[in-house]
Amino acid sequence: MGALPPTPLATPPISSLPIIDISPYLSPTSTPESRAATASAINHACTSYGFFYLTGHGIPTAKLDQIISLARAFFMSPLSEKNKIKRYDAGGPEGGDGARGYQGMRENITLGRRDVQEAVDLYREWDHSAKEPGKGGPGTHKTLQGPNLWPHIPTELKDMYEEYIEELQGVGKAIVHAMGAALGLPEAMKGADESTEDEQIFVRNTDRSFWVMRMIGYPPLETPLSQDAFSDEDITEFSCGQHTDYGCVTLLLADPTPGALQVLLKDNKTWLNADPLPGHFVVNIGDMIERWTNGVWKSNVHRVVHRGQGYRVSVPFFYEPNFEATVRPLRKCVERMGGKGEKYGEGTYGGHLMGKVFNNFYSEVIGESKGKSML
Ligand SMILES: O=C(O)CCC(=O)C(=O)O
Ligand SMILES: [Fe+2]
Repeated sequence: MGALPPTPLATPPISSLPIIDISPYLSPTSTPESRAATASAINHACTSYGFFYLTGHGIPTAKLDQIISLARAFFMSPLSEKNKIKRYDAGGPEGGDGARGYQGMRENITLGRRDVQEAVDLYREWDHSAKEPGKGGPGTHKTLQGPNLWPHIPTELKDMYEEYIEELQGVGKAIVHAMGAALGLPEAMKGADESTEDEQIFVRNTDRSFWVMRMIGYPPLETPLSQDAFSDEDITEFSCGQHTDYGCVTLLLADPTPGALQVLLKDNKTWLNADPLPGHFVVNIGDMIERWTNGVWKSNVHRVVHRGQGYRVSVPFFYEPNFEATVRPLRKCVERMGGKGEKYGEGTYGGHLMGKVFNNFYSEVIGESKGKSML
């Protein structure tokens, strides 16, 4: 007999990620008992996985399918069309802001590897009155301060997505409200501000959410499957390298392709497939929730390895804190961690995001000379 078999990818029954019904936090007439049940399920899911399926969000499945179809139609259009909304570096004469727009195949870098994907990023628009010219002078933009670059085709994409983003912000607000309750924070206090540690703290700090809407297209990976293909070491190419999300809550919509999104379990070695469930979102928490909860809830590591059939499309929506929100561990969570003190310092979401955006495009790539990696 040879060496021990490699760590298998878990292919558990789909029910292993919990399904959470958010409708009690969307309906003004829900009972306290139904809200308590949702909050308790969220606490359990966030303590054990940091991932769950979401139902009861009120967005019809037909509409979700259309959101995927529109993104797919954009990715299937000619490269010349996609490059009309190309992302350019901030401050340059092309008018880019370093973040918004279309990123071609392999332009994104995670952990020194080029992700085998193409994508479009849209963000909350920067307040007009707070815009400053970029380093190239008037007409150029600072990082993240440019306008969104919307696909021109399909023509109906922009209107559909704008409506969808409005709806998702309502769902995001309901989830972060339920999270405040799930942590056992006291009911909303009178005269509360951004730093008041009650059940609505995440709601107040996301009331101008600096959201991100990302459309992603993944061709199947071409590296052949070896005999030990399920061993991590044998994966040299990723559709999206392992990472955690940056902010509060990610609402992921994906086409039915199985076996692509994988979640790292608490044993730090087993990857669980988080296959899509029709009509549900796959939801996970991000770094800012981990910091607020002092690590009681973890922003879970995940990755995409698409070795299946066909061109996979996913559309994650990131419901994030306000850009200027200050995030520091909640006292209640520091206590829950057993008096070991604060595991995280204080910082703004905007500061965290800026560092991440920079890393996505300007990191060194393994095996490439430095000049080449500066796209
Ligand atoms: O495409 C997916 O399933 C997940 C993508 C993802 O994790 C991300 O964009 O942060
Ligand atoms: Fe992610």
